Amino acid sequence: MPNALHDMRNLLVTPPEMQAVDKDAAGSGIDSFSLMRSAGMAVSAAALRLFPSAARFVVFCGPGNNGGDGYVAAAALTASGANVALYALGDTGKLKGDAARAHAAYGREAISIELYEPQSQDVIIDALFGAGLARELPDQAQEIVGRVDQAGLPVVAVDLPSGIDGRTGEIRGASFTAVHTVTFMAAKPGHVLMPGRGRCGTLEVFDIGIPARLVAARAGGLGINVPAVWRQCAAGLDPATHKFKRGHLAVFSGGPTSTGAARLSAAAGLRAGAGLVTLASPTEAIPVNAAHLTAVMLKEIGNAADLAEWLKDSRLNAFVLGPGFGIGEKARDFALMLCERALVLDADGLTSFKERRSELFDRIAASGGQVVMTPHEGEFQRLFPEIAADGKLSKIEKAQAAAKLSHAVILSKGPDTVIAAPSGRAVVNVNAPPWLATAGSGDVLAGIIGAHLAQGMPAFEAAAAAAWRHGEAGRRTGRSATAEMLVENIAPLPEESAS
Ligand SMILES: NC(=O)C1=CN([C@@H]2O[C@H](COP(=O)(O)OP(=O)(O)OC[C@H]3O[C@@H](n4cnc5c(N)ncnc54)[C@H](OP(=O)(O)O)[C@@H]3O)[C@@H](O)[C@H]2O)[C@@H](O)CC1
Ligand SMILES: [K+]
Repeated sequence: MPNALHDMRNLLVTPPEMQAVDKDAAGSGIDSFSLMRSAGMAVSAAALRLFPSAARFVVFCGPGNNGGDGYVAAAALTASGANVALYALGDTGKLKGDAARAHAAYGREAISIELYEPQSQDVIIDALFGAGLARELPDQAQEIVGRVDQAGLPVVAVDLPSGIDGRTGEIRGASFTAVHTVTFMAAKPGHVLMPGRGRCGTLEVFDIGIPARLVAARAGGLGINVPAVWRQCAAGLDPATHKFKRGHLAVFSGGPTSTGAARLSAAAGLRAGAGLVTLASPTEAIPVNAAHLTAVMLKEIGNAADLAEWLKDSRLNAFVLGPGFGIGEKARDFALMLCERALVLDADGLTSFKERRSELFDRIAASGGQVVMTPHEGEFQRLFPEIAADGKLSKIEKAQAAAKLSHAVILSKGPDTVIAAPSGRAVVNVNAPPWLATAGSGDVLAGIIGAHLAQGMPAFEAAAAAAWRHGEAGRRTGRSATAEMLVENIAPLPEESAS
């Protein structure tokens, strides 16, 4: 695992991993109640920072340690002079361990939660459920969520907005929508996967004092897609080097009425740093492609024999196949010929293998090339129907399963794009603005990945870096983004100092 994932800011830790970290911390002599105290104090500090003149803080406390954090926060808010009301879900007499201790230390009345009546100036501290949410939010809690939503009150969530599954980001029946979430030691998948991410508000990862090495020891290779994940691989990409050292990317065009997608990929590939980019076009589409190209070169490739001849040029080192290409045998034949180099298989290139996927997966396994597949949700369902249908798996776990099965790096698209390698390593991309979902956006992404592969980046890093640069291009372009504008706004790879 690269060092980047040892940086706590980039790690994602699942709730079961975090439970194991807790146990390890206790085993190493760290007082668990002191951790709870740090957690609760951090929540109180965040609430006061965000709402310094709140008329009333309303703390909802659940039956486990998330509730325990709530009791600590309520005590700290009270000590600061704030007006606090505390409502408990369930029988406080049944609280155990640290949560019981925090409740006792609070020492004031806990009102039964069904009695909560929203007041217009309330600020909610949600400490009902965190990492331990094991099933659907109980009805009583769902009803409170409804009341808070209807009243439009701001919510500060402890660890996770109650109702969000920390492993998957799914909503278990209902959930609060927070303006701010304070989590501890490391973010969880539920903070970055949709729909959870959309309900966390700003995310604060607070260090409650568990040694980083204990967290890193239990973390399973999941991270947030930050430049540190792939920067070492990008460092050798010197823009001043000879063109061929920056690689030669080939993008395959569809027929005369569907050439635009491949040209977008090619333009993005050039902009993203490939030394040379050639559009490989069927004979019928040569005139229309020729009329639209300047820096991108054009090569007539009508059939598999043409391609075999062209592939004798070993400097051609990366390929994009799929955007606008057409579905069918030709796509399959071409893809199977390209697996042993570096290939981005996208769009029609993926759908072409719907009924014949094992041919592709076996070839990838046997060839040892660098293959990145970039399915959106529908394409993922077509190629991996049994994985897509498994409701127990998170989007990260689905991408990991697909990568393992296909032997390729999977870039599973969406507002929470996941990049997973066959080894199980995975990152979630978090910098994409919503307007990035514009027509042709995926073609641009495929071209950027192709450029990275052409420059010699390994498939995982090539895909992760591309998702990040694509997100940045979206941010730079702004809300009116079109695919052409995205290409123009692909920025150079970040310098060493960026995090
Ligand atoms: N190192 C750290 O990160 C630290 C973490 N800390 C904090 O601990 C929190 C995790 O605590 P936790 O494990 O006690 O889980 P939590 O979310 O309170 O829920 C468990 C309780 O809820 C119950 N229950 C579950 N689902 C239910 C449902 N649908 N409906 C009804 N009941 C349900 C479950 O009962 P059971 O399933 O056993 O029947 C159990 O009683 C974490 O989020 C963070 O805030 C800090 O204190 C300091 C260190
Ligand atoms: K919570």
